[in-house]
Amino acid sequence: MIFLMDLQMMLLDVIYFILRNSLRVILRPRTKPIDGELVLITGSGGGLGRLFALEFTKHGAEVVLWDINSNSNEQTAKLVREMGGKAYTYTVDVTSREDVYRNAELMRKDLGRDVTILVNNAGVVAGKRILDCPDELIERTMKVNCHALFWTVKAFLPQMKAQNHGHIVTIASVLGLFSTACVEDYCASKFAAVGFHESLAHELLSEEVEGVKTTLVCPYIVDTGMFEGCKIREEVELLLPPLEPQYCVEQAMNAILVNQPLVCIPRLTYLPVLFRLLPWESNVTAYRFMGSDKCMYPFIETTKKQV
Ligand SMILES: NC(=O)C1=CN([C@@H]2O[C@H](COP(=O)(O)OP(=O)(O)OC[C@H]3O[C@@H](n4cnc5c(N)ncnc54)[C@H](OP(=O)(O)O)[C@@H]3O)[C@@H](O)[C@H]2O)C=CC1
Ligand SMILES: CC1=C(/C=C/C(C)=C/C=C/C(C)=C/C=O)C(C)(C)CCC1
Repeated sequence: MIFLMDLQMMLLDVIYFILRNSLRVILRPRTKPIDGELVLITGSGGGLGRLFALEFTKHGAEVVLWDINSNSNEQTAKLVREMGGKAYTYTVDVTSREDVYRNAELMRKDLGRDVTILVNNAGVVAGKRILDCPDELIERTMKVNCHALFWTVKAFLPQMKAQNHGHIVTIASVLGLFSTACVEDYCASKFAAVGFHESLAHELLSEEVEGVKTTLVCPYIVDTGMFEGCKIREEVELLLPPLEPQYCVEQAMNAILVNQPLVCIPRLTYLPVLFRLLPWESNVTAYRFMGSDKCMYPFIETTKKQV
């Protein structure tokens, strides 16, 4: 009897959330204020990381900028300060546990407060076919895109839980939800990032840590140069052009500010996630039609030329 009542409640809840989320596309829910929050962004010297720093600053938050590249990171801090914002830079290799923990402590001592929003954004890709790819490059991708998430979350989640206040944001990729050829290192690391993030979100919910929110961001190709050359069939590209970095970050910010658990940018990329339920061969045929099977070939050629 109790089982049947639980089942009925669960089904009603499922329907309620489907309706609520569909309505949210039209009627945007109220955004949360983040002025005064301390936001840590990894990979803040890069294309999306820098724009995240500027967007958080616009909303009145202070930013802690972590990047392996001091020059580009200082450049981001300069832009934040020119806007009247507060930025604190640290040169950190997020693949090194020791570096992450040491800099987390250093930052606590310097600022006397804790990070309340963590944006795990640093990311790399080898840009080589698996058999041409040195082992070290494959390991680097796994360490930056996946292992680093464990170290940063372990460094900052305890205080968020203690305060019952915080937000963990993972910048994954649509290539963490479906795959394509010649980016084995990247897809493996981003599928792992998605798995990590979702498991963490479930853990917080099952422990009823209501105050610590999570947002998983899965963008399609963004024009930052990271995937220079990546190309699908021209006719399909008209429907699905590479994203402007600013648009991508604004969409991600909208999701973060309403505590949305997952966002695929653009929305059209939710479709291939559903298609994964179809037979593998159907997907292969659709990939061939859309030129998605070989979309990384020109990207790999571009990377070859850069070396
Ligand atoms: N661009 C795209 O098409 C898409 C990107 N994404 C994801 O978005 C995120 C940002 O990408 P994007 O801005 O385009 O990339 P960028 O290469 O422009 O920026 C990445 C930044 O991370 C830094 N970084 C690399 N390794 C480390 C490390 N070990 N420790 C600390 N920082 C490091 C880079 O430094 P350095 O320059 O010195 O290497 C760079 O400043 C990534 O996670 C990426 O996977 C998702 C979907 C699409
Ligand atoms: C595979 C595939 C597609 C192409 C996807 C591409 C080209 C994704 C590139 C993503 C990148 C570069 C992400 C970086 O993190 C389509 C056309 C959506 C159709 C469905 C299957």
